[in-house]
Amino acid sequence: MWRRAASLSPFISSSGSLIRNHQTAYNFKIWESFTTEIPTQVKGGKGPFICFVLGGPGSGKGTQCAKIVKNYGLTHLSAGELLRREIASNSEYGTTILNTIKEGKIVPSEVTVSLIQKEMESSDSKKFLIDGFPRSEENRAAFERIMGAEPDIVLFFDCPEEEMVNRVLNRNEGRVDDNIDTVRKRLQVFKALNLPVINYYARRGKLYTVLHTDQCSGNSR
Ligand SMILES: Nc1ncnc2c1ncn2[C@@H]1O[C@H](COP(=O)(O)OP(=O)(O)O)[C@@H](O)[C@H]1O
Ligand SMILES: O=c1ccn([C@@H]2O[C@H](COP(=O)(O)OP(=O)(O)O)[C@@H](O)[C@H]2O)c(=O)[nH]1
Ligand SMILES: [Mg+2]
Repeated sequence: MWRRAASLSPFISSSGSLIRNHQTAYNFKIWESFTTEIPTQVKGGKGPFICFVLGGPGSGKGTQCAKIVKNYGLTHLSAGELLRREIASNSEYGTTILNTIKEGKIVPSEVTVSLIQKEMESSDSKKFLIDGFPRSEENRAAFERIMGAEPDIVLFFDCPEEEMVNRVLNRNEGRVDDNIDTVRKRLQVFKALNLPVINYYARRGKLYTVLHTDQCSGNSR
């Protein structure tokens, strides 16, 4: 369960959550960014609005992205789904991607960025939720270099490790990486390589953290 904050109801709907901007706690301006007009105003008409969605395995990225799409109409691109689609299509990178995912490691940046780029460039959308990417500083730098763009905001689903493990092991989507050995490896990779990216965006004032219920103090507002 996520802690519910009344003013955020469209986003969280059936499960509560609490958003905290790392610079200004309880600053809910983020929601304005999801409305129809703001992204183009913010960007001055140049390039699409980009929101990266980060968090450990099972933290709820995909689940919450579906709600954001429903309520705010952004286009959801899950990097993991794009990679799994690539495996299923027997592409030249399929075997490498599959082995990397089984090991809980990170697929070479050029492969992932190229899949995201293809999706963005073939879409008419002006607002993208990029879920599960960038997973490393190297991923982040490759995206900036290849796409010539940075995210406008970054959401981070901060969830206790035990909860993430339980959720992944009960996900039942038949994924090759949803087993205890790979989940442990994914958590190590998350802490070693993804947390530095999250900290980078916190320093840039772009990070909005969604806390799990048990991490919230008594006052949820
Ligand atoms: N707030 C929540 N409380 C309990 N279970 C959840 C919650 N959010 C997601 N789940 C479940 O946890 C699992 C992992 O969620 P998912 O959205 O796929 O996470 P991620 O994309 O971060 O790996 C799914 O089975 C999902 O239904
Ligand atoms: O940008 C990405 C996104 C995903 N992955 C790989 O794909 C797996 C599954 O990613 P996904 O985001 O689907 O997992 P989730 O965190 O949602 O459980 C990861 O563990 C990585 O091995 C990757 O290498 N680069
Ligand atoms: Mg996911």
